[in-house]
Amino acid sequence: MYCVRKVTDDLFWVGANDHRLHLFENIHPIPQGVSYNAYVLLDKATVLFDTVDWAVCRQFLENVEHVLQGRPLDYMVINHMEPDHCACIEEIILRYPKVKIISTEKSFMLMHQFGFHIDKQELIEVKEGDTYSFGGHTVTFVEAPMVHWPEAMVTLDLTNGALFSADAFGSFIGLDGHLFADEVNFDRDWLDEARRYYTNIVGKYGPHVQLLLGKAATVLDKIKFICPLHGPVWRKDFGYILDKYQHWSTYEPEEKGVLIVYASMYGNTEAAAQDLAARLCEKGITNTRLYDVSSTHVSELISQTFEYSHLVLASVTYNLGIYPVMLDYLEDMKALNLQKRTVAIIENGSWAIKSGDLMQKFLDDNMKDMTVLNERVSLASTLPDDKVSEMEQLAQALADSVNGVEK
Ligand SMILES: Cc1cc2nc3c(=O)[nH]c(=O)nc-3n(C[C@H](O)[C@H](O)[C@H](O)COP(=O)(O)O)c2cc1C
Repeated sequence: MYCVRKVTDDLFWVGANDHRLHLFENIHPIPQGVSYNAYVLLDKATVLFDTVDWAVCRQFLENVEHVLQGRPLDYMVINHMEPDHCACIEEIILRYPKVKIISTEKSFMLMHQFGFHIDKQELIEVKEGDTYSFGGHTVTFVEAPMVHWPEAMVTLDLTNGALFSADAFGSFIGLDGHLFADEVNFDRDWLDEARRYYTNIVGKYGPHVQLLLGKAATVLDKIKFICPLHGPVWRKDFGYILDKYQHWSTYEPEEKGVLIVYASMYGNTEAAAQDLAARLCEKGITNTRLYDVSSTHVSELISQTFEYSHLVLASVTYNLGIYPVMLDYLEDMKALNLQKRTVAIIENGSWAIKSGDLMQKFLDDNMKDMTVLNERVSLASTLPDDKVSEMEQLAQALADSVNGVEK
């Protein structure tokens, strides 16, 4: 049975939702599912913008067939060649053998690499600024390298203002009947998952996203719909989501607040983290979050690290090193290019306390514009009464920094 939504009179969402996939990219948990979006334009010619993941291929094919109402499919525009969006290219070719494929040079190269049989099709290679008319609608193509693969482009329909934005402006969570961002409470129910999607999937490529945002800014008045490959379509409040993208892609925090992440085996470092959290609240810094690195998925920690201005790393020493799960988190931060945060360190150990120096070195050696506060707290096994003044100094330094108090 088909399940489609209208974007405009002649543009249809033909995507599908996946609630069975446990791990996106086989790494990020998606407890609320994900949508794979594709769109069909009914012009003088018929046009499909991208396909979907193999898991939802059948639903997608039924949707396309329904929207076409017996018409042939003339064109398939592939904005992004990642398999979660293009797995069904060959299924489309089988059903619509005359379909012409429009994409970038790199994208065609990847289609061959992935073993897709496209050589019998007419392949139309496009590059930045090219335009193409499907009858009433003229589209222009904008290269978007590394958002989030090198071959990516976005397509702007100059006639109806639909921007097919590939992975940009995407989000986790199944659409489940909704199509537009204004049909859900995005800020309450979707923002955290949109951030978790962006920061973990595209986060590394902030400068490339900035380039694309720069290009979008020059045609902003022409954009009426943002149609991403995951998550809802935007038709209003562009400023809201653009502001989020501006923060995320420049690594500027969205919020002044403190994220406390601790690594603890027997509970003493955890107790110190709790002690600090309470002291911060006593000082009026209530925008705080506290997580156990061992029981929080790193994609969630990354997302919140992009969100908050201040970060506390509290770790035990483990075989003369940083606790392995904490080290994984740090490595992820590095890989995703996170920068511009103020960090406080709490270390713990029982005979050779190393984790503080090692975390500081990691930040100094690998990450940009990270300010580490001098007020480190070093614990030997527990937080004893005579360390309370050091915790208090650390809390005060953090509070002053959050409040922008000059020293
Ligand atoms: C496998 C293992 C390796 C450890 N390696 C070190 C170490 O190299 N140096 C050290 O000072 N303590 C080491 N410790 C001890 C813990 O870091 C220390 O007891 C710490 O205070 C525990 O804090 P917690 O109560 O928050 O777990 C190790 C503990 C374990 C289980």
